[in-house]
Amino acid sequence: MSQPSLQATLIDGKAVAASVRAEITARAGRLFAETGRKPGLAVVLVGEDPASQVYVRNKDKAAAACGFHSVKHTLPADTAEADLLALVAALNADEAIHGILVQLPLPGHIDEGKVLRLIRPEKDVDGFHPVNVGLLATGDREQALVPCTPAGSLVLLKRTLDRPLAGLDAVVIGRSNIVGKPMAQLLLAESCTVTIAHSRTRNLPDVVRRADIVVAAVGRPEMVRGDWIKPGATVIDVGINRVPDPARGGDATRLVGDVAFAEAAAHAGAITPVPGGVGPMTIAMLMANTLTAARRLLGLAPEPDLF
Ligand SMILES: Nc1nc(=O)c2c([nH]1)NC[C@@H]1CN(c3ccc(C(=O)N[C@@H](CCC(=O)O)C(=O)O)cc3)C=[N+]21
Ligand SMILES: [Mg+2]
Repeated sequence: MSQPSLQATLIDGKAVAASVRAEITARAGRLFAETGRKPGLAVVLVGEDPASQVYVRNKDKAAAACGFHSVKHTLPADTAEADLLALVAALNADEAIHGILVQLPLPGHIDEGKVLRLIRPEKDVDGFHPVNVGLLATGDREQALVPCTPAGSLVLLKRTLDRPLAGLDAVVIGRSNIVGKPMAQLLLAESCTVTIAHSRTRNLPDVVRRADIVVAAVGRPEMVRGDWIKPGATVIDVGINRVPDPARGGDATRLVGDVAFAEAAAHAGAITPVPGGVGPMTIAMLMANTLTAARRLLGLAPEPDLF
């Protein structure tokens, strides 16, 4: 068999994210004109992990650029669980705050589930509260807040494929509560035939070879190889892995996804890059969820779906 010569279409997550943020900025402007209220987002970071600090700063910047009220709470790594719970309770009660995001992972001495379950579901812009997980699973997406990374991945898929997703074979690699499971639910709601693969899956390459849509969310650098990709498939790479870059020498690093990009691009019809793919969409969808939460909490009618 000859090598496919066509290179995949690059899915420009940065550009799509910018257009989503522009739409959210316009909607926030109309909300302010009509009610004098701004969507309010609170981001809570416990500890000093440098990567987490970068994401939290980016979220704060994006919120300000969208015309939101944005507050950032940075707590020391040894914060007592009770103090974090008290902060969440205060944010739950704060009328200026419509979205609460507690950056994960939390330090080991704090029970993550306990914190996530305390966030009011109506303010849970990560979509991690069991109420929102349940609403997504029962197909009540218009009442749920949907996790940002899967929601952003679906926007990219819908804008890339110019046909309905119904009936397509989708393989999600990874079964996390944050990405894999909600991604599978969203694809199922689009009537894809969904397979969730994971570390115990037998013959993963052959499972992936069946897929019209591949979503890689395992956190293992360049694990998905080019010859696993069915010719013409759409590949969404959720992985963000920092690896040494010996070519640049010293302590240099670079970001790679869970997909071996150059190899996969020789087979795929379309593929997201890392960086510049799913990452920027995660932040854009956080803004979308915060606006959605604000409108619901203020008793206003929903805006049309972004996707
Ligand atoms: N409660 C919670 N919610 C989250 O949504 C959450 C979290 N905790 N903990 C950490 C992860 C990670 N995350 C990213 C968001 C944006 C980029 C992003 O914008 N990445 C850029 C560049 C990143 C870079 O250069 O380092 C890109 O892919 O192009 C990446 C990662 C949200 N997370
Ligand atoms: Mg995962």
